[in-house]
Amino acid sequence: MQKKQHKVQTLLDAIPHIKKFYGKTIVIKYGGSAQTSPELKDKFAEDIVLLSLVGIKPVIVHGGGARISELLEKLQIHSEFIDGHRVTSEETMRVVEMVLSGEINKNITSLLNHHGAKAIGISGKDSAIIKAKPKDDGKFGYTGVITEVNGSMINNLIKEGFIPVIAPIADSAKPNHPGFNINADVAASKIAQAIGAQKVLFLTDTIGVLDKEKNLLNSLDKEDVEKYKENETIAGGMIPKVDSCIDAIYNGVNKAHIIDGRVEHSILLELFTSDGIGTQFLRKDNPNNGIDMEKLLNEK
Ligand SMILES: Nc1ncnc2c1ncn2[C@@H]1O[C@H](COP(=O)(O)OP(=O)(O)O)[C@@H](O)[C@H]1O
Ligand SMILES: CC(=O)N[C@@H](CCC(=O)OP(=O)(O)O)C(=O)O
Repeated sequence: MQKKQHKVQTLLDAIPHIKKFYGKTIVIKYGGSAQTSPELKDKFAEDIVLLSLVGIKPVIVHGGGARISELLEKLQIHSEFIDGHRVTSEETMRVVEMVLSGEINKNITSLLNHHGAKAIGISGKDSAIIKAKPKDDGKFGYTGVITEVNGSMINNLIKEGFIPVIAPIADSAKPNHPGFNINADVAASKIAQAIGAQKVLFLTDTIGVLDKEKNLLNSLDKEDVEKYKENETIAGGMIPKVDSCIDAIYNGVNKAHIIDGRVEHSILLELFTSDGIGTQFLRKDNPNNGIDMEKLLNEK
């Protein structure tokens, strides 16, 4: 009986949060390191379907870096990262495309559909929704920087009731070009900006951003991120993630969050509870956020 009452209370507590996000678009970056056990994948799919059912519009942007690295190793193709971005040779690009646009995109799309969603899997090459050019004048090979995202095309899919599942591969304007490999965090942020999303959530394999003593940092803005990057508290794969969060909140997205994808129902815990989980990124100077700083920092 007590357990039932607890469940009802949980539901009642969630209602104001559900109302707040009703009709809003939320971009969810599903990182490779959060795509682990079949059970967790099922929970992820259940959460996405639930969001759709209560009138929230999810867009999935996925990664798959670990799977790419695994396959490259099997094929004995050397690959390296600079500040969390892979350097992509032509050979590597073929593997990246196969893994991201092929295996992972289709697996996530069919997983969602088997759970009752109307998901459609695409990459940035489809209808050239993501365009890019070489990063740092070609220093990273076929790794690109995004020059344009066709937000209205994605919004049209959403209007038709689809959940877009997007692989972070970009189109090049040149014919017979293999396209560009884009870090999935960067792609998620740029897509969130282009479609006018309310939020972008990054699911990963840590509880959030940690300080040197491994304590969770609850709330970060630009200056904090610069400081933690400079003293190397934030390193490796966390660099593109925090940079993408800052880019998002300074370009129209209300808030960005880094949360633990290994925790069951982490998306719901973040969206539908007052405290949330993980690290949130918000502009302390954002005029849209009102002037009650205390409320601002505690509210999602
Ligand atoms: N300050 C930090 N806090 C948390 N994780 C960090 C930090 N600095 C570096 N990392 C590393 O970043 C990793 C997450 O990035 P990454 O492996 O690229 O994940 P994803 O596949 O989800 O994009 C963590 O597992 C951790 O090893
Ligand atoms: C340029 C670049 O770094 N591209 C990434 C794309 C996949 C990705 O970002 O996957 P995760 O989110 O799982 O790390 C890569 O090749 O690994």
